[in-house]
Amino acid sequence: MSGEKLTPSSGASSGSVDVVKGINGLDKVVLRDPRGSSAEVYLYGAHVTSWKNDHGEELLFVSNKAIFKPPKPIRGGIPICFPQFSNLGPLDGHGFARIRFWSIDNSPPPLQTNTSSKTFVDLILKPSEEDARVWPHSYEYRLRVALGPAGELSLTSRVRNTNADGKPFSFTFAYHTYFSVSDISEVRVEGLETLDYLDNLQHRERFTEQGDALTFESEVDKIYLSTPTKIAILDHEKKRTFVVRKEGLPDAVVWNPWDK
Ligand SMILES: O=P(O)(O)OC[C@H]1O[C@H](O)[C@H](O)[C@@H](O)[C@@H]1O
Repeated sequence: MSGEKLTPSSGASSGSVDVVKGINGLDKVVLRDPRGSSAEVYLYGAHVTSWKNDHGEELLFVSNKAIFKPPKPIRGGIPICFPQFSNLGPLDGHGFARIRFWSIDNSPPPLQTNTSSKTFVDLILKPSEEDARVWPHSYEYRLRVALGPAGELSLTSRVRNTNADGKPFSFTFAYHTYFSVSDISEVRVEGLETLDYLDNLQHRERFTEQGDALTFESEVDKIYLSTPTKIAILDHEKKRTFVVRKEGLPDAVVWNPWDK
């Protein structure tokens, strides 16, 4: 495998960050923690396509029909929806960030984080002329993808308004994470009970969730409003729990298309 090393990986406790060629020759960054966990991020879309725990088990779902061919979005992993989530605006669904080539930012502004991870990469997206025609704002979007010592994956987004006249802009945004689970009938989501949601399958009508943890019996596509900072996805068959922690992102979408 040929590649570029971004940080020296000397010493047993430090991780490694390498840039290598992925599917169809697209560049990807591979983060590895010495305890065995890893993550992969394609520069195309700043798209995390793999996250493995220290047993080498894949934790993200990527469709076997996923096409790694620009300008198609990659189906699975963690697509970045920016500057528009879904069809909540005039742009194509989920905006353009997931179908743009991002760059590695070797000297990002300092970032205060609550993890001690040294295994990370900073990616940056700036507007292209083509994007400026449909979304006329000047910005710098920085994404840090970090792998923590316990194998935890964290994504931190920073969007800076670089409009010359300081004119504000607004956007909608989501990390559209596809978690890998076993049999969906064995899965429960905790933390969203009793909350209000907009049902995408019913013209975004507003309903209130009942008191029990969520289970799945058919297609689900709901936007939960004002959700807690911690949501858990329990997979009984795999005996595995994903704990999703978030800051600054009030809503949470639960989507299961049922048919792959
Ligand atoms: O097919 P995509 O453009 O990747 O979108 C996939 C899905 O994204 C979100 O979760 C929306 O709520 C769904 O309605 C949509 O189908």
